[in-house]
Amino acid sequence: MTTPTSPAPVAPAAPAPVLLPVATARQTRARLRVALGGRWPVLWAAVAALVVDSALTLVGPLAIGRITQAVTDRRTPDALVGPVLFLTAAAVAGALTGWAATVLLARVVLTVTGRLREDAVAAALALPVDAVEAGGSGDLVARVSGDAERVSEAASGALGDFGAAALTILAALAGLAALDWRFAVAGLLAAPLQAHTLRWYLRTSRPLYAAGRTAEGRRASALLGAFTAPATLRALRLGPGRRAGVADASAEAMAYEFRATRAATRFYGRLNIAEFTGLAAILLVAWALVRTGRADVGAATAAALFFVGLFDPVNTLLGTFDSVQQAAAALARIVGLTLNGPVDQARSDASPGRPGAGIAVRGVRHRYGDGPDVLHGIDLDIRPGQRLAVVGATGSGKSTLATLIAGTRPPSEGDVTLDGVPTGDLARTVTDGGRRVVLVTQEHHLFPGTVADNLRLACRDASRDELDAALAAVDAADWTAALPDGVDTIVGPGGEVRLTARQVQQLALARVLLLDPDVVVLDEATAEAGSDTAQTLDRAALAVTEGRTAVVVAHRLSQAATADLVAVLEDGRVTELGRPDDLRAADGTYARLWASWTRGRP
Ligand SMILES: Nc1ncnc2c1ncn2[C@@H]1O[C@H](COP(=O)(O)OP(=O)(O)OP(=O)(O)O)[C@@H](O)[C@H]1O
Repeated sequence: MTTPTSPAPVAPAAPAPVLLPVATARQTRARLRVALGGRWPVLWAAVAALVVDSALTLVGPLAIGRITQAVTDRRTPDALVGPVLFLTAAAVAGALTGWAATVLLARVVLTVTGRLREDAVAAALALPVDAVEAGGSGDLVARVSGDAERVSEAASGALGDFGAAALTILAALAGLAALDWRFAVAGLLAAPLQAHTLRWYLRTSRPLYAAGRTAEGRRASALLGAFTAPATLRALRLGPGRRAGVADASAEAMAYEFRATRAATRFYGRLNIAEFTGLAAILLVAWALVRTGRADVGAATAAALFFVGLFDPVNTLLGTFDSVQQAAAALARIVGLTLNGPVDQARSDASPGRPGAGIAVRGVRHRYGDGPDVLHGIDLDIRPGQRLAVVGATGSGKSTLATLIAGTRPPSEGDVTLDGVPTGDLARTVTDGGRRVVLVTQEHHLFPGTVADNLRLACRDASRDELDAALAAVDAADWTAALPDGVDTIVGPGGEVRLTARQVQQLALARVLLLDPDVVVLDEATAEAGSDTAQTLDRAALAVTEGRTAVVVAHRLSQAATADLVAVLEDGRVTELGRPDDLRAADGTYARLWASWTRGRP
């Protein structure tokens, strides 16, 4: 008897993410050329070594052919000395050229994959938050880990094998033709079959691999989504929905893997038929030529050995298409990241640093996804060195405006510029441009390591004095000095000391001082108004904004009182803009907010 059970409520699976862009073949090639940089001479040297190495593979069959002929002719053992010495010299030379090709190729490959990986990580870190939100962080992780790994592996293994195999095939065909053109023609009988098989395979497997990699990205996104906020998922019984989402994404990825494996099996089966056809043709031609005295047994032996020697390289060549294709698909996805990634350094160099750092917000509207506008046409000018406080009720759009000004999220419409350069471009600039505008939110993260390590993330070369000065400026000198090992105390995850939220926030602010940006956007509110913590953090925030252009989302009105300018945001619109004293004196929203804020406060 089956017991009826009440089904758990099934929540809808997470919506399918819009994946990050994938580069076209032309964009990928252009990126590879850039990554090769000054490595062309090394690459050509590696190719030359491979060519010599491949030519030397002809020596074996030729020498064995000569030995077979000498035995057939019943010559004295002295006749074997020449071919044997030849064979030995070729083996030594082949080992040397093979070694040189491997070393040279490794140098190029390591440089290029290293550069691509650095670019991918820099681009990933610089991606606008909405691109990551829309694409799902799983896709991003899959690209900078799995895809990057696939490219490295193929580059350091399959690519060299592929090149060596192609050259060996060319050398063997040339060797066959040199023995007798009819051998080459017989051997080439296998080529139409191989070409047809390869064309069929490429047509079948290329889209399979591309779609398979995309499906893997979706699976990674679904997995990450399933682990996000587990407490909420459990409390609201949303687990089954997420599980179903993961199962669907996994089934899709697995279906592609099965189809790819089936295609590979059929591919190798057809190649065996091609090999049989070619070898049978060579043996028939050899028989006919030897019978009619147009070739001797030695040449026939060498021809058959040349052809048999082709099996491996042909299989390697066609087989490594697998890895090379997969790597190409992975590479296109990595390069795709950089399409949205760091911008041309020249553009940020065009803009001077302080003191001209003024922000212009023009006609800015914003909506999340397909949702309604949450900002409705904002225009603001923040002059160099000015401090603007943004106040407003919960949900009025303050944090959204802060991310748009900082450039971590592009506005749906309108522009935000710093000295004429879109702040989004500055945020994506790989080097110092990215430091011109810094956003401090309430999401602070302590990285594994010491207090000093956490600070030096902002400025790797900061001296101990500079660290101390930054800590003192945010009121953190006393407690850091009191830690068991001072700033050398390990505080990150698993560290010896647990820091309070206020202390973590102080470290984040000290990091901003070390970064020394032109513009600071502060959107942090983890302290209750009026508390000691709030006062400490207000002082620290003031120190960080000192002498810079600053936008402060004033979660506590005490943060607005010290600003040069206050913007009141209501339902995504700036309804008041002016000096705090003037707005307080006027009979508007800010005056009302201020009155209720100060009520009951000393
Ligand atoms: N990632 C997001 N996706 C969809 N809607 C969002 C997102 N972030 C904010 N919103 C919506 O945009 C509107 C403005 O939110 P925002 O966080 O900018 O307001 P806020 O004034 O900073 O609020 P708070 O003071 O509570 O932080 C709100 O309606 C909010 O629900």
